Amino acid sequence: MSTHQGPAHRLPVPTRAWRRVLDAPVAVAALTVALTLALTLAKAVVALVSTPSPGQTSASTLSTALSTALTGAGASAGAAGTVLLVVSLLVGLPHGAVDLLRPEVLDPGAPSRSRRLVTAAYLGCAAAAVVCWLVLPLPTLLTLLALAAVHFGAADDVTARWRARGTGPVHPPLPVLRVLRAVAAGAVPVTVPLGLHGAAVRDVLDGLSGGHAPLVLACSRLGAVLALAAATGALGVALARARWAAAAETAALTALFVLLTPLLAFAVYFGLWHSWRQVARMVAADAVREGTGPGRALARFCRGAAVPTALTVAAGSGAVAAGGSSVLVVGLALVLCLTVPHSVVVARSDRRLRWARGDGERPPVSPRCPPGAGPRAPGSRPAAGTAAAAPRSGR
Ligand SMILES: CC1=C(/C=C/C(C)=C/C=C/C(C)=C/C=O)C(C)(C)CCC1
Repeated sequence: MSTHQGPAHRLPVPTRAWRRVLDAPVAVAALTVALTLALTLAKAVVALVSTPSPGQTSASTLSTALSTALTGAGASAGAAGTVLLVVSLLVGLPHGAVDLLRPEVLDPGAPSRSRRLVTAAYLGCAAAAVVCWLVLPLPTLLTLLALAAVHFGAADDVTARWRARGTGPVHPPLPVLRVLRAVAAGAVPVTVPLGLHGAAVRDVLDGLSGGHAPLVLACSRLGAVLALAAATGALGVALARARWAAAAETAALTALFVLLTPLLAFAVYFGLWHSWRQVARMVAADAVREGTGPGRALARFCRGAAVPTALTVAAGSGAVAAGGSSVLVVGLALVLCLTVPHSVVVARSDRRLRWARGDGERPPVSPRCPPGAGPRAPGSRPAAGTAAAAPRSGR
């Protein structure tokens, strides 16, 4: 997209604190599922006590109420769900809003002509997607959903590779687990909410596909079968090889999308899983580049993201205030169109990602980097081409 890209960026060896940050989404997803199920159970009990139905046992009434909640629209968290939605948006919006401010996307020293070119290319990509959507809504929607799955899977794969370089037990790489995890991590968030609970958002899908919701639902159901097969495979391999973190991650992600309403599950995932981890990666890379601590890097990131996020929130609130049932349709369509340039810049910067060497890694044989040399201190400049080591483990 540009000839003036920023320098290769480096992620530090993740400390225990960074590993906790990367694992937090798994705990949040598990907690959301547990609390939502508890709420659903409580509602079913209240309904049972207040309106006992003749001829039915308490157990069968309870199981009917629960299975209706879970197999139909999915379990909902009520008012707590609204709070989660707002929090998720506030964490989720900045991760894309800062794309054009990132030094790994555009070198801060690039001439203003290059900056204008990159901005035009970025917005042009999104505009081209909008035009495609207006002309061919169904194929565009299906293509963008597939692109979203690739973007999500690739993002979690980079996170897993970074996390695996941290302190802790050194596992031999497991390519099978890596592939199954990446497929599940990408496909579950897109196909499962639509394939299992798509009827709950049928109107939205009709709006997005130009009236072809049944076809989108059929494709999603097929995708969901493949996604759940990959998730089951990943879980099985992870458990068999005692990769507990990988097992917990796949189980929490799958439970989130299988059990909850599509919008609640997606909001939690988008803000507090996908965006959270991406922001963590950006802040960690900034801390290395600037030679500061993560706290300062985060504060700087928040300052940079404040204006673009505020503008997005203002535009969104304006659209909601203007009313109309199409707000969600237009909002989702815009997010998916912006996914085109967003996933391109993220994929390009991930390709130029350099890892600090982790403990337990075999030292390079190069005379320029003698065996035993530890990871560089945060902020020190990497010698060109010396830091790109292969991932150490498949977790
Ligand atoms: C269509 C649709 C959904 C999927 C949206 C997707 C898949 C959005 C992807 C966003 C991306 C990739 C953002 C990038 O950072 C929901 C919310 C499940 C349910 C309502 C209809």
